[in-house]
Order: sequence, then C-alpha cells, then structure tokens
Amino acid sequence: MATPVRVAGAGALAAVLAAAVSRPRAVSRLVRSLVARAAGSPTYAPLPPPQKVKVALCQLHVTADKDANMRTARKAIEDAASSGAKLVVLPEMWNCPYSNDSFPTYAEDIEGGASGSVAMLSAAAAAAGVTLVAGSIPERCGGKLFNTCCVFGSDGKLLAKHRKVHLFDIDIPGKITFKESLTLSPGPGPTVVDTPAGRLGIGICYDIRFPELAQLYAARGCQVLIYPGAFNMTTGPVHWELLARARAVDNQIFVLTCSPARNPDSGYQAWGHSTAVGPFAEILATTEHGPATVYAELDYAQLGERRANMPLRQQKRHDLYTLLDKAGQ
Ligand SMILES: NC(=O)CCC(=O)C(=O)O
Repeated sequence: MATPVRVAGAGALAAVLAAAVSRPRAVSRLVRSLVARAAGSPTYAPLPPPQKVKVALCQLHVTADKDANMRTARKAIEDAASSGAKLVVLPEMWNCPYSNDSFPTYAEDIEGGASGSVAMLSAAAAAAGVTLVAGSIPERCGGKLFNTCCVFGSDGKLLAKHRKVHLFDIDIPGKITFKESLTLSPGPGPTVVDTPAGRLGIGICYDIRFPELAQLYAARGCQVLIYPGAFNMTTGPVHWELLARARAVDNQIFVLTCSPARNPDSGYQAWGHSTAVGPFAEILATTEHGPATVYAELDYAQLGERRANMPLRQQKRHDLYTLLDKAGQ
C-alpha cells in the first residue's frame, strides 16, 4: 500500500529564502502560515484500494466467563467469514464485563500473547482468512492497563494496536457515572492501518466523540473509521447513531461501530445497535440490542463520488482554521 506523503512547494521555499535576507519579521509570518497550511491540508499519495469489501460487525453476548466469551467470538468470526465477510469487527471489551473491577482481572499482555484472547484472535483471523479488527480487551503493559484494539491480518499477524486515547470519564448525576481513568491509562495516539480491506482509522468508543481524531484519519487517507464501542442506556439512544453519522458526513467517509449485545445480567447495560454508515451519512445496516452480526458492503468508489459531488476538502478555509496533526507521519 502507498505511504502517505506530505508535499511541500519548491516555489514557497524559494520565496522564504529570498525574503529572509531583507524582511525577517515578514518571513516569520510566512513560515507560520506555510506550516499551518501544510498541517491543515496534507496531500497524500493515492491508495489503490479494493473496490468493494463485505464487512461483518459482530454484536457479541458478553458474560463474566472469559472462556465462553472467547468461544462466542471465535464462532462469530468463523460464521462471518463463511458468509463472505473480508473485514470482521468485534465490540469494545468483548472478553470481560465492562467494569473497572473486571479490567485488571481480565487484562492480558498482548505483546507476549502466546495464549488467551490474543492467540485465539490471531488463529481465528488466519483460519477464516479475514482482516480482523478485534474489538478491545484490557491490556497490561509496563505496570499500566489500557483499553486496546488489536488488528490482525488474514495471515493472523498482529498489524497494529490502538490504545483508546480518550478515556470514558463522565458524570451525569442519577443516570451514569463512569471513570475509566480509575484503572486505565490513555493511549499514545492515532492508529492508521493499511490492510487488504482498505486503509482503516481506529478509535474506541468514547474516541468517537472527538471529531479532530476522525478528521485526522480522513486527512491521512483512511477509507473507513472503525469504532468498537459500548455506549450506555443514557447516551446511547441520543448520541450513538448521531455521532457515527456525524463523523461520516464531516469526513465523507465510511464509519463502522460495533457494540456488545445488551446483557440483562450485566452491571453495565450496553446500548447495542452496531451500525455501518456510508459517506453520505446513510445507514447501510444496523441492528437492535440482541446478539447479531450486521453485514454491509462498502463500495469505496463512493468516496470519490461523494467528494466530487460536494468538494468539502477543497472548500475548507485554511486561511481561517486548520487541523494540526501533531502526531503526523
Ligand atoms: N465505553 C465508552 O467509552 C462509553 C462511551 C459512552 O457511553 C459515551 O456516551 O460516550
């Protein structure tokens, strides 16, 4: 896959050098504006994508029994592959109950993952021959815990790891209070993965609330944003679909969300409603709150069409505002 490349103008460089001699303050202004422009409108080499990809969003029944959760996940991956899916997505925290009490107990060392969830995921991706965005599990590393999504290639190789960058710390009195930061640490940055199923930008649940992350992924040439997530019964009904469609329409990009099924026995009631959204913010496929696999076909040609119909990227006013990609490649 092509690597994204920033393009700097040779003319602009000559202008800076010529002016540097006579007008140092004007030069400093010019440099600042060029840096902002480069950051706000990076140019990337085109990506040769697969044209169409069938995706499966596995809304799993998650319990306190880790082995049972692993069996459920493996079966869902196999079934999705049998149905023709090439890109399979699992939910946030699919191997444990979503609670601060559970995260330390169920956490795994991913890098040394010769056993447990990571070994199962790798074997399942290879056996099924799919790209697997494996939801998230609690990761233990260097004395810290992270909420981590592993992405596996169809040969079972671990292609990337995304550690949730925005932790879910909210307090809506009488409704929901949750503080992931009591047990988890935030991840270091964005995660872009090139796969045979397209260029993927990964976020986990609360990450979807931050439009800058999605914008940055779009600027880096991602074709689809994937958010394993577990929204709740207060924010889910009002925000889950809204946020997925907002990220899609802002960036003219595909968005996939994948939740655990709602388990009445669980302390945390997940909203469910795993959904695939197209680049015109249209719902391609969705479900209710029970265990289910949602299938959709992503036609990447639509990205070019939508962006040609409505050229938002070219119409941005980088002289007024800009996205600063601090983690730029
Ligand atoms: N697991 C999460 O990050 C939950 C996010 C959520 O429910 C929200 O409203 O945001």
